[in-house]
Amino acid sequence: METILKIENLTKKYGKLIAVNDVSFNIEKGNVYGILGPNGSGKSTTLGIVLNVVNKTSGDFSWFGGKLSTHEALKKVGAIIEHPNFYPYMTAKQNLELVCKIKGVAKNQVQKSLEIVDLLDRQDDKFKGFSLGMKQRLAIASALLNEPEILILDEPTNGLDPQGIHQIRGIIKRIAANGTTILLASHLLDEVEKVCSHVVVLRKGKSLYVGKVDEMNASFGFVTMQCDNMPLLKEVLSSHKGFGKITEEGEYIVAYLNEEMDASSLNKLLFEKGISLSHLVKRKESLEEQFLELTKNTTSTK
Ligand SMILES: Nc1ncnc2c1ncn2[C@@H]1O[C@H](COP(=O)(O)OP(=O)(O)OP(=O)(O)O)[C@@H](O)[C@H]1O
Repeated sequence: METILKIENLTKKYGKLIAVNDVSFNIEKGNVYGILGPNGSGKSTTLGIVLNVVNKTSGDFSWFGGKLSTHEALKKVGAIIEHPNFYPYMTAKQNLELVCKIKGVAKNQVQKSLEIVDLLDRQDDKFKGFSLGMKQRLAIASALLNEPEILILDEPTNGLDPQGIHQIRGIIKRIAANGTTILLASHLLDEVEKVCSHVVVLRKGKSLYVGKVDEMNASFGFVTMQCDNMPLLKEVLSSHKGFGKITEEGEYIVAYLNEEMDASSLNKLLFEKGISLSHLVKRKESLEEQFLELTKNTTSTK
């Protein structure tokens, strides 16, 4: 598998504030990556560093196996990290032709790019009349003009209505299906779940999870229990290797499983230890619960 971007122990400090704290991950060709985290978790700063618009404090990153200078490598990258600016009185087509001129790209890319973002039929309309969603789609078209190997988007659906969000997500999937690698930053779990194959979860600049979106949900679940001898129950659970974290929630004990175990085997096991349960519910955390658990206690530093 070809590595597009390698990030190693990347750190960015703004005075005392550590915006990005020892973050490492790789971007492999053909995947869709989401950097997921609440406001102020360091998503934009991470993107800014790899795009050479923010200076890193320490750590390293290399594009395309380090064979090219960052300047050369970034010619193979398409990115939208801030609000795109186009000329309001020029049409979509004229705006993109201008970008082609600036980037030194053949004008025939304009039609191709507009088609990908479903704006071909609006190419002769002025930018000033575009909806927010259309403006964002035009920005994506502009980032695609040089046929980049990787497309980087910072909060691509921010501020859009549900229809606009749906369109942008569909377009991202289409671009990915054509083989372009994608890296997007989002604070929306739902977005990452719907669009991405891989995720880097950030909280206060630290990466909490790096891996496949599917595998983030691969926990064994947890069990909520109650009996008339709670201290004994706690003791038995704590000494069993099948359980990890054990917490008390009101009148219940919640035990997180480290291995597969069904409710009836657990009931039998506890009964043999002299525990008769009056309540037993086994559940798996949703991805949302796991994300909230990973990122809880987060207060925005912005
Ligand atoms: N130029 C700067 N000077 C000082 N602090 C900064 C600067 N840029 C970002 N920060 C701080 O660094 C931290 C990370 O910010 P960053 O914008 O990377 O987070 P984010 O996850 O992208 O959040 P958001 O989605 O709200 O933009 C925040 O605490 C922010 O206030």
